[in-house]
Amino acid sequence: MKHSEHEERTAEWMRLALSKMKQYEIPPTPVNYALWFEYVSGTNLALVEAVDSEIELTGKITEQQVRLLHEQFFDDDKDRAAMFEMRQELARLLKQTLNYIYTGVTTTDRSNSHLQSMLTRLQPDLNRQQLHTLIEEVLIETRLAVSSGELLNEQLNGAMVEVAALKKELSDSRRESITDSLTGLANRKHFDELISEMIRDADQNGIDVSVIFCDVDMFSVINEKHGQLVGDQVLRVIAELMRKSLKGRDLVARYGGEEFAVILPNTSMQNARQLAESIRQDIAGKRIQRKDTREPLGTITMSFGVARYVPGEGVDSFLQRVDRAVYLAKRSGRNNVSDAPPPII
Ligand SMILES: Nc1nc2c(ncn2[C@@H]2O[C@H](COP(=O)(O)OP(=O)(O)OP(=O)(O)O)[C@@H](O)[C@H]2O)c(=O)[nH]1
Repeated sequence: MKHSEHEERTAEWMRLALSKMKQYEIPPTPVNYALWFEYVSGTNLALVEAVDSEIELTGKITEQQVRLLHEQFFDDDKDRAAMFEMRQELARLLKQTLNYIYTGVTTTDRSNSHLQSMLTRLQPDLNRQQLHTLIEEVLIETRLAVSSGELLNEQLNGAMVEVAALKKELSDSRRESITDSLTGLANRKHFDELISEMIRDADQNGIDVSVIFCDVDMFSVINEKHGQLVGDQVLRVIAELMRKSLKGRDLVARYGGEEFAVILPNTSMQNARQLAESIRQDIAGKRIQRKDTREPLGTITMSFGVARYVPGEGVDSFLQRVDRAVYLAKRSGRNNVSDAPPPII
């Protein structure tokens, strides 16, 4: 494509993105704009489908939904950018350390070749785990050299502190990328990663894995009556109640807007059902009130679906069954727990 054609097309996408935002009354913030630009450019089919299905359902799309879609589709980019910066920073520190070696701060060839090899391993496709391992190695190497008296320079101690800070930054950014910012629970990405891992285990070793999905009943009414901020507050209270009901290796995640998901390793269907029932009762029995006016919000209830993984069925079938169970719970009057139908294998 010629440069001018490319520019024209980009300009057209910009116009279209703004017109879509106007149509759905979405404020033109950078986050909203980024999402609509990607949508009209049609380069991300999954995003196009997600936006279209929201609109198809209700004829509109809210800023809240746009924000959630942005989190879902753009968080990985943020993650990649953070990883890129950290790689650059580690490369800078490694080069600086090597420089001290060349300028005679140390005489050791061992450190030299070790650090050189680390520098060559600092490739762009390094994943988070590999980067973490590399940082660990740099730390050990520098510590060793310093403690054995090979490196006496204060600046090298400084470099070590910087590498340690980088290590912390890496784990902070990992934590941030798998945490839901509203509730502090695990986010959908974390859930997806862990369930795939658990299912691999279940297929190989036959261990029990059960999952609970639950969805707040008539949540749109709470939002309409009290506003989004109160709705957010309700989601936080629910998240806290769910967090308290679980233990050990269980994982509770915010799966979508007003939907939560729980992974229960080594848990039978019967125990998972009992747990869902006890969370259901906890939430229905809680008297939630507005923080600002103390006005009671009435009873908040949730509908639950429960399933146990059947080895060999695969993750998609499993999660569809749990989703289906939530649908059945809603259909049979809400505020109850439904078992998932068996898989079709
Ligand atoms: N406050 C707030 N609302 C949200 C959030 N995410 C999704 N929602 C809202 O949750 C509501 C979900 O509504 P529906 O899917 O129609 O379902 P419902 O009203 O809960 O009814 P049932 O599921 O049929 O019981 C919509 O109004 C969304 O805008 C969020 O993060 N905060």
